[in-house]
Amino acid sequence: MSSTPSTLQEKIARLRTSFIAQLPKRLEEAQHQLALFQADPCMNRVAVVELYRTFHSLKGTGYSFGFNELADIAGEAESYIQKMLNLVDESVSADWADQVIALLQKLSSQAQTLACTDLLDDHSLLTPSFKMNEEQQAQPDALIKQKLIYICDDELEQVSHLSCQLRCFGYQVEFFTETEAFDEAVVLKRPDAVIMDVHFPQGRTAGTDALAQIQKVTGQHLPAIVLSGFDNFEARLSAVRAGCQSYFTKPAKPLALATALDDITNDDPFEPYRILIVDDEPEVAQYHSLILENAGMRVYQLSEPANVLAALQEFRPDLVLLDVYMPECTGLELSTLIRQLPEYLSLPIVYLSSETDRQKQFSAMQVGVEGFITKPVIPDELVAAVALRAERMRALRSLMIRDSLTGLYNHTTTTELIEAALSQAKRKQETLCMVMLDLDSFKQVNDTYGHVVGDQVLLAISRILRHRLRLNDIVGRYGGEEFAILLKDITPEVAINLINQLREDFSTIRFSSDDREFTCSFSAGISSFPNHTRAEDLRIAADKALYRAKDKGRNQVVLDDGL
Ligand SMILES: Nc1nc2c(ncn2[C@@H]2O[C@H](COP(=O)(O)OP(=O)(O)OP(=O)(O)O)[C@@H](O)[C@H]2O)c(=O)[nH]1
Repeated sequence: MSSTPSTLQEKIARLRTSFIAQLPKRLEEAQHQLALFQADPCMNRVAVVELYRTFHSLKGTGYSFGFNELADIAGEAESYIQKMLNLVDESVSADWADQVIALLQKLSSQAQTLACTDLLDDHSLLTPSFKMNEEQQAQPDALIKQKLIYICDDELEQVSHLSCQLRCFGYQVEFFTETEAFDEAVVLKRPDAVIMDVHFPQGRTAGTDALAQIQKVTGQHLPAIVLSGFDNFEARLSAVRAGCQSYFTKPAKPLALATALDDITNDDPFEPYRILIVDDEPEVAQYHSLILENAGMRVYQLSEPANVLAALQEFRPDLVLLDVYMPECTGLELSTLIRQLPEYLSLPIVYLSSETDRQKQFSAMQVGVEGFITKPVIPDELVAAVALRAERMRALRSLMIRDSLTGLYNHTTTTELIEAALSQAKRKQETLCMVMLDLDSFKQVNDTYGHVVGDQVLLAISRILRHRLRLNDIVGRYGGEEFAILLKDITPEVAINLINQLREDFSTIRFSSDDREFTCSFSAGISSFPNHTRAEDLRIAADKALYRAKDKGRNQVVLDDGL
């Protein structure tokens, strides 16, 4: 057996083959339904409804898989049955059944022809051209990789001070006082970004010139920021020509530089869009799923509408793609049911159906559905339509779950996530620690330097917490200057060392307001599971420990004594 992973083309070919292989059985069932109906039209009316569904589904799937002739015949049969269903029983003519039998025969011969076709060689079906780049695809739950920053500046004291401050923000920093050493380092190991001075002893724009040169030699763009003692046209133009994204004049605030570095190193890992497909036709669901997965999305397929609530809760989709006609319940009913739950009011629901009747599409959308994508889909259009709506959902959800100043989880979300993490720790029998962290004498910072400067301090501590802890730890802004953190799979001893390290680093960051500089500190209390088994008890214990830290003089971390 070949171990080479299948290409998208091969996977789609397999789905199409599987659909064709099932055709004889489905046509046999259709014949049976027709015979039942003919035997007793009054008693077996349900058989004709089934027959309608069979033709409708053959039409939709047929078009989806590019079997247009087969889909045309199924569509013709579907409209025959539709007309029949609209008539009163007496007016059913014998001729009607003959027409349907003839169409069934045509379908059978189509099925035979298709069974002999080499689908791997058949390129009649469009495949998507759109593919997300690797950075946009899933990142594992792990430590955020520390970004490597090179600073090149000939003022040793300034540059070493800046390096220390940026390290506190979670960057790995190396600095160079000469452009030659910088050049060599870039060739040996490419940094994630560069902070470059402009003026060096060998020339007024020697720094930016070196940067431009190294990019030319390596043929690669280096994300870069200029930090210069000069603010003139020549220096700024040289920075633009060297491809620098921002220009700071000295002395620059470390937080401002860290924020600019975040921007140019595209710090936030991209979490793939999560799409739930509800379709009773597994091959069609699988086909759409392949298209979306190929574009970097994560897809969950559901063929039983009855499981939709569990799937919504477990999978937390950014968007639901819903088939309109399903035997158990219609897409219309299902979307109404979903919309009746307050937590899913804003969840985008999009119908995916072969229904082309505008009136029917319109009434299907009356229940607050976002859109209607008609089968057969054009792969790139499906990806674009889904990505656009999922992105909007993400933005909306982010507003709902994150604190607007710091970007950390807000109070409600933090509490919910902690509850969930605790349940998970119990299941996996892992330890975890909860940290309550509070800035020291923060009122004084606000009173002395103003609220805007106070906000900068809040931003700095938030940034440190986000970048120095693991991706799967939970960091939330619990109140004004209070933060709640949940550290997973960690012992209290390791947690206290970790938070103490952050505390020491944070207390060395120099903030400035006008010409005045100041530092700030925090106190923290830590509690742990399994010492405490309920989320509320964990929080109370961490809070008590925090108050003990404040009582003992602030700027320290205290472990809950379990009392
Ligand atoms: N700048 C700014 N300040 C805030 C924000 N939210 C809360 N604060 C301030 O945080 C300060 C909290 O003060 P206190 O509760 O007295 O605590 P503290 O001065 O930090 O003293 P200790 O906690 O005992 O060390 C108040 O001045 C609030 O106005 C915010 O979003 N931005």
